[in-house]
Amino acid sequence: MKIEVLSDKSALIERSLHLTVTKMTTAIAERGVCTIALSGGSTPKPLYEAIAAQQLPWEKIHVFWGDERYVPPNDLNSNQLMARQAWLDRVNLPEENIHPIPTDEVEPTVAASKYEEHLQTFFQISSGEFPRFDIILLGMGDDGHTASLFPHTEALQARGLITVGNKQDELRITFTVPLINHARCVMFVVAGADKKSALAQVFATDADDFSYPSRLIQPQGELWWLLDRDAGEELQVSTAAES
Ligand SMILES: O=C(O)[C@H](O)[C@@H](O)[C@H](O)[C@H](O)COP(=O)(O)O
Repeated sequence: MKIEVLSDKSALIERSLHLTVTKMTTAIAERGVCTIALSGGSTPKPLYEAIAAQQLPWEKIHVFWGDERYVPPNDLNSNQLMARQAWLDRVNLPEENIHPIPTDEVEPTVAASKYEEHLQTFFQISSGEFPRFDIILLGMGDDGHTASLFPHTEALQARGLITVGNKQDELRITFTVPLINHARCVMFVVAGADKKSALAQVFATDADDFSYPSRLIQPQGELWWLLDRDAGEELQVSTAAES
């Protein structure tokens, strides 16, 4: 695990951009394609805007979402809408390379199953197997949740690829813990003093995993925590500026 504390939000976004582009380029060089799953919320929007300004082989990049609010794709709360406006609508990334989570099924469980089947088809895997995303971007809420894996919810124990999550009564579709943990590279991008106390619990030796679900993210591949100083100043790590 690598933890970096950047001096402020813009330094955090700059570092996140550099790492993301490096991982994309490496994946394409090694396997001819990059598969990346996006996080939602507000933190990553400037990162997506910065990625859109890069010169990349867009036709070799496939974009998925690690979670989605169960709303139409034109809803202001849609993670898909945010990423399209900040990034995907600004570059020549083929529509067939964009893999949004369906949110138009009457039953969210049907939507979760459909996305799971879509991943199995895309990655050419059988039931019970897990794909290895090149990059999974994650944020963290002030309660220690990540993706739509909220404290003390059933989603935390799901063992397939995709499950239904819930933030109180707000329904979500989310990657599961085991799917995230099969990634080649998981990258948390976290900013703001409001995340400080949850981060202390996530990195504590004896906190409860189901109370702070980000603790469950222990990938076989690389795990990066990129923090701004407001979020990470009390963690006992060297700051990126000093390292
Ligand atoms: O759908 C979502 O909201 C995200 O996937 C969620 O996990 C987000 O990353 C955190 O809640 C942090 O959100 P902020 O970046 O807005 O603080």
